[in-house]
Amino acid sequence: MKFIFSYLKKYRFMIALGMFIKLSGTVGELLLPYVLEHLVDDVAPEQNVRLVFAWGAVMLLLVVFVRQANVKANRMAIRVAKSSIYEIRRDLFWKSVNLSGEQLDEFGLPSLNSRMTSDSYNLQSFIQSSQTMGIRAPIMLIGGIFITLTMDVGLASILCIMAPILIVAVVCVSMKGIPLYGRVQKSVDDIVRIMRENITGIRVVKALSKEDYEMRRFEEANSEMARRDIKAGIVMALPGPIMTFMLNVGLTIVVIVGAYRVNGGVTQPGVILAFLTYFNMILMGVMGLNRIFMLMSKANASAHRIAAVVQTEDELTPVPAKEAAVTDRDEYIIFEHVGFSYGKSEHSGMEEDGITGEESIGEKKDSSGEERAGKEKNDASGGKDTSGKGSGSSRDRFDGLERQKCLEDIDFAIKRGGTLGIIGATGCGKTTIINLLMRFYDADAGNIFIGGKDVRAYDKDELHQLFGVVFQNDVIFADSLKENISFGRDVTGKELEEAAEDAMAKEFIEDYEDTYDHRAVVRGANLSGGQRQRVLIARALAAAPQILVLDDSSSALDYRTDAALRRAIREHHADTTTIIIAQRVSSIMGLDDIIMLDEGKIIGHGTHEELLESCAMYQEIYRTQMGSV
Ligand SMILES: Nc1ncnc2c1ncn2[C@@H]1O[C@H](COP(=O)(O)OP(=O)(O)OP(=O)(O)O)[C@@H](O)[C@H]1O
Repeated sequence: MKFIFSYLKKYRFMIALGMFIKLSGTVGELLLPYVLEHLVDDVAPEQNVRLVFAWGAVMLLLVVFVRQANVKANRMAIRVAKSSIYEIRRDLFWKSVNLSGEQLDEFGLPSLNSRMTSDSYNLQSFIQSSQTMGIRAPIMLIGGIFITLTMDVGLASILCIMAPILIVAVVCVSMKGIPLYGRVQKSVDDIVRIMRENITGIRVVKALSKEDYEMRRFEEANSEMARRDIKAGIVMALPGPIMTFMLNVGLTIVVIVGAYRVNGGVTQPGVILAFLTYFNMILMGVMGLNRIFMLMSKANASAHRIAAVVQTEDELTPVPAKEAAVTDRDEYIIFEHVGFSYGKSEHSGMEEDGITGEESIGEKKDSSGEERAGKEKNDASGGKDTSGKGSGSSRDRFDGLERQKCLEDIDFAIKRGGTLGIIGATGCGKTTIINLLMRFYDADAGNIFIGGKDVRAYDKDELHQLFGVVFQNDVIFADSLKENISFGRDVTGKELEEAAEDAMAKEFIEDYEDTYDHRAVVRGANLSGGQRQRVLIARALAAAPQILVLDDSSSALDYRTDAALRRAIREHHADTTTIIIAQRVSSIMGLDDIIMLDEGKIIGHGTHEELLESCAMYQEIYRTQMGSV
């Protein structure tokens, strides 16, 4: 709750004013039955029509005042709720895009998704209702009891006995419901994750006829969510019928006892009339409190989840100059005995989610093993091999067991304007080298330098501006090709066309009637794989980067286009330091330097010719792909 209040602080005057207006409206509402009672018992018997009209007018004014006050207060509450939730969402989004790879792995993308949507909605509902119902309900309850006590202590004692019973019942039930909503939110994460995987991977699901399998997977998550939701719903639905029952019992008692008292001349009929209305009001007050409790329990769970992200400390802030490593070497990019393994973060999202034990570990396994958000940062469709060795080993690490080293003693350097090829089997750590170079993660051992400066000493934006990158299955946005290539940067029309030309994209783009204004649909589904890759390469080249990284990004290009692309990069981007990760030897054999990776280690390093001499695995790949040595 502290987290929510920190966002509400700046609206405190508006909240105070809104609450005051609400309070006035509620007091006016409470006075209505009182005036009615006075009208029936005191004014009407005098048979003075003018007086009756005058009190009628008072009632009418009161009604109008109550209505206006409620509308005004509700509007103010909505404004506060919308503005504060806007800020919470903005901070959440900003923090999410600035999380380190390690932190992204911890939270998982589906969970960030639902924190952004359903969790912030829960907060909004609570902020809004607490300023309206949160005032109205207790005032109705306490004011109702107070006024009835002043009218007829005997009858009011019926309310006084029933109200505490009601409150205790409601509070007990609500307390039971609070933890249940944390679990419901966790289930929402799972549903979002499976939906997301299926929507992004719909083609592979169809191609492999895995609809039934995916349906079963979804059904499992869906029924788990339904089970938790029903459980929470059943618990939280109890107060309603209990209260209706109490209302009816209470009303009956008031009418019976009241009838005796009127007969005995102890009380007047107007009092009974007013009592029936107050009884309803008191009940509404209790119901309102119950609803506030429910919203509060949901908001509490959601606030924890959002705060866990927003208050996460920035991991990848620049290190002070005196802590940064130094080098006197003059190569542009230097990896010095670098070692790294994933999943070492001490921060745990589990506690914040309020989930412990077996279940949380299982869920954590899922989100780390299957989702691997750090990877998705680059690879939004999750197109990597997540089966087998990869996901299995990452699970071990996330369970806190011994972690498998992902990169070990990586040592190489590239001159400014030089070119490096990286080749190796799936999952051997090629992309991880880039993740470290761009400081999505910090290396566990060794140092990485760009331009003689420790990458950890760079400001994040300053560092990333050096790069033009295409990751595997990078995202094409639902926007024009022009926007997809320029990507919010200051790129002139000429630069745009040159980038498209070098990326071999110009030809097919200019075939469209609307050329660069042609719109790509979500994830570029109206482009072929090769066209998508060319647009992405054009995006990487458009800002004339100092370092160009192509991570398996020409795999969908035919050999001729791939060769033409490399020629264009060589001729038009001679000053750009280029790293090409590829599975095809032909994509890297012309580069200055090549490293052959195997299980996170460099097992061969040199030019194509040198590797053919010295590295058996490279020879074998070459032979398999090209047919001879
Ligand atoms: N975010 C992550 N969390 C945990 N483990 C990860 C993560 N990203 C990658 N890994 C694991 O680290 C290892 C190296 O992954 P990496 O993506 O660097 O391989 P790669 O050589 O680029 O593979 P590919 O050629 O398939 O793209 C794999 O075992 C992979 O499962």
